[in-house]
Amino acid sequence: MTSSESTTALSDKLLQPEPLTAEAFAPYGDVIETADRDYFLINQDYTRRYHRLADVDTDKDGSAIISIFRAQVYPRPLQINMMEKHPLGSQAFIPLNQQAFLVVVAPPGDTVTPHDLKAFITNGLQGVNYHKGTWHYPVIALNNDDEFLVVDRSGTGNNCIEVFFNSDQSPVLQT
Ligand SMILES: NC(=O)N[C@@H](O)C(=O)O
Ligand code: NI
Repeated sequence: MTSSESTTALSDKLLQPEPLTAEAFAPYGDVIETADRDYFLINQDYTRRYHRLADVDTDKDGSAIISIFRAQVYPRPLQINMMEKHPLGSQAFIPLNQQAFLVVVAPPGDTVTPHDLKAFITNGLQGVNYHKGTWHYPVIALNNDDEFLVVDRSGTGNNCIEVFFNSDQSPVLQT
């Protein structure tokens, strides 16, 4: 394969993140943020409550748990060679260090192909809540030792299904 063919092949499979917005992310889940969101005052008006920004779905036989993920930056270039979904519950990632991170998703469904993928970059103040069954790549930090508060499901049943792509079909995430 000549360099131009390899470049062409590679350019066919570049995944370019777009800025995360609630509207664009709606098919996949919720954006957890305060910007332009409704709130009401509590605690003698000393506190704003940005109420129910997202729901936690634990399906049946499940309960919501809170964890902290400390993530390292994946080597570059990052090929999105797999996707996972949690068919029994939602999964939320809320940044603890106000740093941007990357999100790769595809709509819920029985399976996923590289053509279904969509990439987003957060603004550092946004979290995401993947709805039950939304395909996603595991958390993609842009800074080593970045930390995320994670709200997801603990319970019976297999709550993590993975699909792997052929290497020549796996897009390269642009960062
Ligand atoms: N495995 C795990 O708990 N994390 C993944 O689900 C992820 O989306 O990062
Ligand atoms: Ni996950």
